[in-house]
Amino acid sequence: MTTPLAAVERPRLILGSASPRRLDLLAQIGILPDQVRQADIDETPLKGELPDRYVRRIAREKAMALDSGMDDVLLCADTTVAVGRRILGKPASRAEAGDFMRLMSGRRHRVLTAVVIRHGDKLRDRLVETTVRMRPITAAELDAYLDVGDWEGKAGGYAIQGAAAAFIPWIQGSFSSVVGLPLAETAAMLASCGITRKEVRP
Ligand SMILES: Cc1cn([C@H]2C[C@H](O)[C@@H](COP(=O)(O)OP(=O)(O)OP(=O)(O)O)O2)c(=O)[nH]c1=O
Repeated sequence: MTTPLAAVERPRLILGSASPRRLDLLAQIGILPDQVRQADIDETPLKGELPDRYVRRIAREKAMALDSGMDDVLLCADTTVAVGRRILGKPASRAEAGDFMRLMSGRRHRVLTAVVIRHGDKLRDRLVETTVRMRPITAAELDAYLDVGDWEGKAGGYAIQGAAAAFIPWIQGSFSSVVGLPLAETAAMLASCGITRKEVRP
């Protein structure tokens, strides 16, 4: 005797992010959120706050700032660049982007992405760290790079998926995490909530 399989309702996925990169990255692994929303929070670091604690706090605050139903899965993330204990957020101006790039030129830095998933009253997070090496950048190269405008809205003032790739000979860790969402880790977290690839709602 065969038992008919009941249709299993998967939870609704809400991406709590205004970042087009995060939406593209999810699409790359075949996951399309049912809804995309933006969490508006103050991303100023606390006095003396270390980068790891900062990025986790901000990702959690994004998740707490958004409403979702008990059955919904809410996904938020935060990406930040750390040079030693210093946090490099999104530069406020071209001049600040230049300062950040000069600081990273010829040395290694860390890119930290915290992923948070809220499912009902459960909140889980995961911190992924990637080390990125930038070769020394000349003043002329920096000027030309800043003209491209890639620095806007990017942690540390650069996009590894854009023109800055010419300055990055080596990374250790997760490329997708540097772009904004560590895909292997995110896929595993979503799968544990019943969300897997190619589940598009009609
Ligand atoms: C280092 C680096 C960052 N980034 C981006 C990823 C993130 O979008 C951004 C860091 O800012 P975030 O505050 O993490 O994200 P966001 O403001 O773009 O979107 P939201 O808060 O709504 O989720 O920098 C790149 O695209 N490439 C890179 O190489």
